[in-house]
Amino acid sequence: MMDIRVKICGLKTPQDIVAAADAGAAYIGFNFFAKSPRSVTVEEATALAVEAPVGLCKVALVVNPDDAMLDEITSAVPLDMIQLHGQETPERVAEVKARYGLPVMKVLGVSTAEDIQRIEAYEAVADQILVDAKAPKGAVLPGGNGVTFDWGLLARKKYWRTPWMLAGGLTPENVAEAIRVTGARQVDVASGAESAPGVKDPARIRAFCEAAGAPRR
Ligand SMILES: O=C(O)c1ccccc1NCC(=O)[C@H](O)[C@H](O)COP(=O)(O)O
Repeated sequence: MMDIRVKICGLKTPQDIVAAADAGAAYIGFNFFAKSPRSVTVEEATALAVEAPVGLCKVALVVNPDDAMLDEITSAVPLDMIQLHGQETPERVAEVKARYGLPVMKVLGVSTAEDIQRIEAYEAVADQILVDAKAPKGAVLPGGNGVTFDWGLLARKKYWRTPWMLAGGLTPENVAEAIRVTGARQVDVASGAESAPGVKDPARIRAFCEAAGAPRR
C-alpha cells in the first residue's frame, strides 16, 4: 500500500513539531491568520522553522495576503510552500508563485458539485490543491472549523492535473474512511489533532498519522 502524506496544520510549539515529525507527517503548517487560536507571529514561526527536522515541508498558511505580508513572512521564515486559504483568484495564485519562487497550495472550499468544477481553473496554476470543507455561515475562521463535507463529491472527480490534499473535519476516527471514499493520497488536519482549540495533542497526532497510513518513523 502506498504511504499517505499527512499535513499537521497550526503548530505552535517545538513539542508539536517533534510530535508531527515522529508520527511520520510530511508537512507542517504555520498559521498566520491572526484571529485563529492556532496563529503564530513571524518571529515565533521563524524560531520553529529553523529547528524543524530537514525533510519536513514547512508551509505558511495565509488568508488573502497582500505582498507586504508575504514579503515579511518569506524574508524571515525558512519555508517550503505557501498555502493560500482565502478568496485568491487564479491570477493571484500565479502572481504569488512568480514573486516568491515557492510552490503554492491553493485551498478550495467544497459543499456542492459546482465547487468541484471550480477547482479546474486553479489546477492550471497551483502546485497543489487543498480541498477543504466550506466554513459554516458566520464562522470567524475560513478553515480549521472541524467540519466535514460530502466526500462522495470528490470520488466523482476522476482526473486531477495536480497533486491534491483532503481536509475538513478529519480525525483519527474518520480519516481512513475519508481516504477510502475519496482516494486521497494526502490529508490535512488541524482541530482533529487537538485537545482544545489551538492545543495540539501528541497522542492524537500519532493516532491520526497511524490511521491515515503515514510512513512509520
Ligand atoms: O486552522 C485554522 O485556525 C485556520 C484559520 C484560518 C484559515 C485556515 C485555517 N486552517 C486551515 C487548515 O489547513 C486546516 O487544516 C483545514 O481547514 C482543516 O481544519 P480542520 O477541519 O480543523 O481539520
